[in-house]
Amino acid sequence: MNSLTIRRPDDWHLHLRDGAMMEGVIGDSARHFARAIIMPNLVPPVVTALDAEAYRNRIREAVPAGMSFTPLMTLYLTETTEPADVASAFSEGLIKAVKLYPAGATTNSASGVRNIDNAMPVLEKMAEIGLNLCVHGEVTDKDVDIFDREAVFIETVLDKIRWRLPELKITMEHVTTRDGVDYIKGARKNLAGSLTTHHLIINRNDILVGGIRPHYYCLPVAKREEHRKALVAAATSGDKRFFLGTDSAPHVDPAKECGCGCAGIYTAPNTMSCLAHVFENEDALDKLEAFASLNGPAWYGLKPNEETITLVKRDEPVEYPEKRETGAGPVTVFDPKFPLYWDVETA
Ligand SMILES: NC(=O)N[C@@H](CC(=O)O)C(=O)O
Ligand SMILES: [Zn+2]
Ligand SMILES: [Zn+2]
Repeated sequence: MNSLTIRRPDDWHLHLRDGAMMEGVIGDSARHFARAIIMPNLVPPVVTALDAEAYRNRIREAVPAGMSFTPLMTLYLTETTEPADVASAFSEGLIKAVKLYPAGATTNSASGVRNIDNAMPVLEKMAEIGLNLCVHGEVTDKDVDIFDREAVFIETVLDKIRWRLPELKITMEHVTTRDGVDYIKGARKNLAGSLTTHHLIINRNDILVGGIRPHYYCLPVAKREEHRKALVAAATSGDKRFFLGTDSAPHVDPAKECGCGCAGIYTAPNTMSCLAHVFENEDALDKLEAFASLNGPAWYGLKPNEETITLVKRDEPVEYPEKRETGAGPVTVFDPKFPLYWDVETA
């Protein structure tokens, strides 16, 4: 197969940042994706409905002329979030989800939740009104090894929340382990998982063998090869509970290439090419549309996009910029370490 037309994809986990960085990166998402769930971990975070509305307006203004792109907003859950504010933001159609960051788990998560009990009133309200909770699923205990933090979170936090609130719809974001995949598959209802582009491609060796590679460092950190394989199997299975959330997370190069580099991989420019490659390798190109364009909208109660995109397999590798130059500084684009032949055809 040398050409594949699918419904226009959406990105169910995206960091656009703000200001000059957003101006520099938003086109890379808007070029291929119709909609995206926008992560709220700005500094300061997007906590209230008012914050979300102002951020949504800034995003709309930053969309390059001639492109159409719909931001689906989220609120950053804190221990003082007001259930009523969340509920009205949802009923007005302003937000599609609330995001739980365990405090200290990842980039800009300092205002996140320390004790989940303090967030229960909000979670109860969300379960009642049918509002989705997106979860960064890692514990932060210093005693838990970083490679085990997702599995331990499932056992000690996520499973508890689900027992207490079986009606709460939860998206486990950026699943990185077989444990995560199995847990989602074993759930009878109200649980789905987003999978990133990079976790389908890299394992922990890619970060550490032959030298430390900061541009492959993200959270949750990539795991062993057996886990990557489980993620690929889930993504290419067609199972409706798994869908694309790129977690494209731009940071300027100096913030990653330093003594304490931050977490996040920038995959927006070449995600569709990478995915086509991965799905073709699994002989599963026929499942790409479900993963990138159908399962996500179904989970969020939205219609799939009417427009389509066409992926074309070129004879020569497709060129991508190594870096995206932004007003905030250069951002290195994800390097899958194999040539990409699949290209998104532009009209
Ligand atoms: N994934 C990452 O490594 N980083 C994200 C935060 C997140 O999604 O956890 C970021 O905001 O940079
Ligand atoms: Zn995260
Ligand atoms: Zn993220």
